[in-house]
Amino acid sequence: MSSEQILPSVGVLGLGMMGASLAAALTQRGYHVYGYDTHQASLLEAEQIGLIASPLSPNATELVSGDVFIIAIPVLAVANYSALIHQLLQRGVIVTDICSTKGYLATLFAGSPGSENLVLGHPIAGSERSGVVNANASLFEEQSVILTPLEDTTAAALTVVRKLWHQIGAKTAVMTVAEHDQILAATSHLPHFLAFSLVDTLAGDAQNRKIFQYAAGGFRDFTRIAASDSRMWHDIAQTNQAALLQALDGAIEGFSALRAMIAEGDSNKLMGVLTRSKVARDHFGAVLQQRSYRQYKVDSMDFIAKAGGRVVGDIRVPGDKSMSHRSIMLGALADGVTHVSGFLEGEDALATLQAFRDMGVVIEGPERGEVVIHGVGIDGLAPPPSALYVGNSGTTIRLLSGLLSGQQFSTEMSGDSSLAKRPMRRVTVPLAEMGAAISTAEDGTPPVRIAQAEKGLQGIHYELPIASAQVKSALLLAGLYAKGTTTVIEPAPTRDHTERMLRGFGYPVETNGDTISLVGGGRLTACDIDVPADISSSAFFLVAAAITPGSDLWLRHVGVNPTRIGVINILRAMGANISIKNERNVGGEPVADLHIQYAPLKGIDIPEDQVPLAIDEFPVLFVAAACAEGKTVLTGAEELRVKESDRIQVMADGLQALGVNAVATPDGMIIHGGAIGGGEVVSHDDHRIAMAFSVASLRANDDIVIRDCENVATSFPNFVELCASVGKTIEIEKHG
Ligand SMILES: O=C(O)C1=C[C@@H](OP(=O)(O)O)[C@@H](O)[C@H](O)C1
Ligand SMILES: C=C(OP(=O)(O)O)C(=O)O
Repeated sequence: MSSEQILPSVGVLGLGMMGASLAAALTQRGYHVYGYDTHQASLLEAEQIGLIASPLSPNATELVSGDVFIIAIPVLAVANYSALIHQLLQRGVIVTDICSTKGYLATLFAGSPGSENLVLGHPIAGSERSGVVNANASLFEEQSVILTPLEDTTAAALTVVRKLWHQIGAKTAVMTVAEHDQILAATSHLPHFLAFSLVDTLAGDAQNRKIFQYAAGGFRDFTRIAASDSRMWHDIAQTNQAALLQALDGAIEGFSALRAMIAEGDSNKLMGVLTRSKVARDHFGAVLQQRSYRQYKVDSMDFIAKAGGRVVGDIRVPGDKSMSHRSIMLGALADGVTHVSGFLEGEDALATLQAFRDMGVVIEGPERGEVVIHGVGIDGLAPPPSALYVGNSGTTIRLLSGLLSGQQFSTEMSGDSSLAKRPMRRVTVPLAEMGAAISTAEDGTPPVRIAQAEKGLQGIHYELPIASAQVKSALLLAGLYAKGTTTVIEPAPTRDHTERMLRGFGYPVETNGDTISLVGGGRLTACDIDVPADISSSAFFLVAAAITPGSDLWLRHVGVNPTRIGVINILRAMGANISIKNERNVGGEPVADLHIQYAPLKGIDIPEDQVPLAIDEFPVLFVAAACAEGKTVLTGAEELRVKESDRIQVMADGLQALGVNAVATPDGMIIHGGAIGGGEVVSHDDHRIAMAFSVASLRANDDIVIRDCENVATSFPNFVELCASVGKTIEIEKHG
């Protein structure tokens, strides 16, 4: 390389499809590329169509220190060139490769003179096609390349190879040779050999003509890779033998188990394999496609809530989050099969669902809100293979803290950065009193670790220091496993879905004023659950209609449990025109249609007894207050400071940024209604903050940009679409 500004020259050894594609991409980016291939026609063709600048001489004398030599031939053939490669390394040429196994090359060259210039690599890209004719200059764009530097590889050499890949649009990651070979054996080598074997077996069948004639899309998809380059795959099998054998043994074990399930007609076990693998494929499919998935959060998303709009229509918001969580938990512990409809397919409820799948429960769906849970019985959960990841969901981690305290195995639960800050002692302290072996991080936050309770759990009589349905529910769920009676006394009524649903599953729960108790040791019987629309999600639309002149909206099949209707009570006290129609009882829960028409709002002092009944609705109620005439005062709501964000501070900051007179107090807020301006606010990864400011834009005089809105999917996956359907526009801006 003659000067730092000038790109290094590159020599490519092997002009098969992969080498030729790489040569083409580098040539396009301005590299001077020399090529070499024993197959003269390929070399000529590559030169003629401009994939390479010229052929590389046998001793590669064109390449000088700092230039790059890329090995792109089947891995076992590399030994034929080892003299040349040793020479290049000693000359200071940086040598890299694109072979699929790394261990073999590492043994050939590690520790030899010049090996500090060796940067082994492997692009996770390819095609079943071969040869120069199939060269594709964009093959590596957006693809990952694994680099496996050796112990003595210099940082400078690594940087040169990294840059080279980045310049042709690929992303690089670094791992050890052993790690690479192990991972690739499972994710790449095994599926290829399964495809080779399947096609070979079927082709050898006497009926092969018919079989291939009627082979459908599934066969095509599964066997596409069986047409891959034979020499290359031969070499992979020889050079990654141990890891490949391990992967094959795992697969053979899986086949044998599956064979037994089919032979025995074990429908439950079979459904377990099918549902678990579907979920895993969907999950990893999202990762593979670089889409956002909570556990592997790659995309962040901003909302641009356009100023103005209106709210007219007739809609049903997604299912109640609290009930969706509980339907999975109790369905899993029940004897028999529970059918759930109206299930919320939001990230939080899905985290609960996944946790139970991880503990061996067979769960079909969700499919358009339908879930079928094959209950394992109160004592049928199995230890999960690893720590449970519960994302953003406080309800999951707290309720499961209780439920898992009663199991005969250890578990650990952790979540995202928001959940990692939330207080857990409120559940772990009383659970420890019941005998649970439960612990948290030093500051009382997740991860929560639970070991088997040595002497089992003992019922307690516990006065809740805070009004919290999550704490109450955690204790009741632990109480199912406790000796004797577990009694919880509430300082104020909180949502009672756990009690109602337990009764629906045939488990006696006694409620006497503020005192709730149950006796451990009973069993649950499967039942059908119809989850109504979530009043907490409806709240965004109730406020939207309440603050926008001309609006007229129906919200259908909403859960109107008296412990949840604080938002209706508060809005009505502010002057909102809300009617509750068609009240009915659905599986022990009151349900109704809500009709709301615009009416001017006035500020009020929010009665403290309404706080637990509207605990999740305050972000959007603050928006209602900002649009009301006069002053609204909230007190007694310090709990808001420990939700997905500090909802008092975050809302006060956001409202102030939009020009609203909002002052945070230790336990609430004072808001003077007035004009709302446009501007930028931050959701702090809190779904309800993001949606509340989206609603505020209906009355804003300019657009509101809301940062970090990806967590809206935790409770309300189709929020933006439903807004659009009633006349409120929100644009989405994604960031990688
Ligand atoms: O039990 C439940 O399903 C919930 C209880 C409430 O939490 P707290 O118990 O912490 O008040 C609520 O904020 C949360 O969204 C759901
Ligand atoms: C507080 C909430 O949920 P969780 O505690 O389950 O995270 C909420 O949905 O507003």
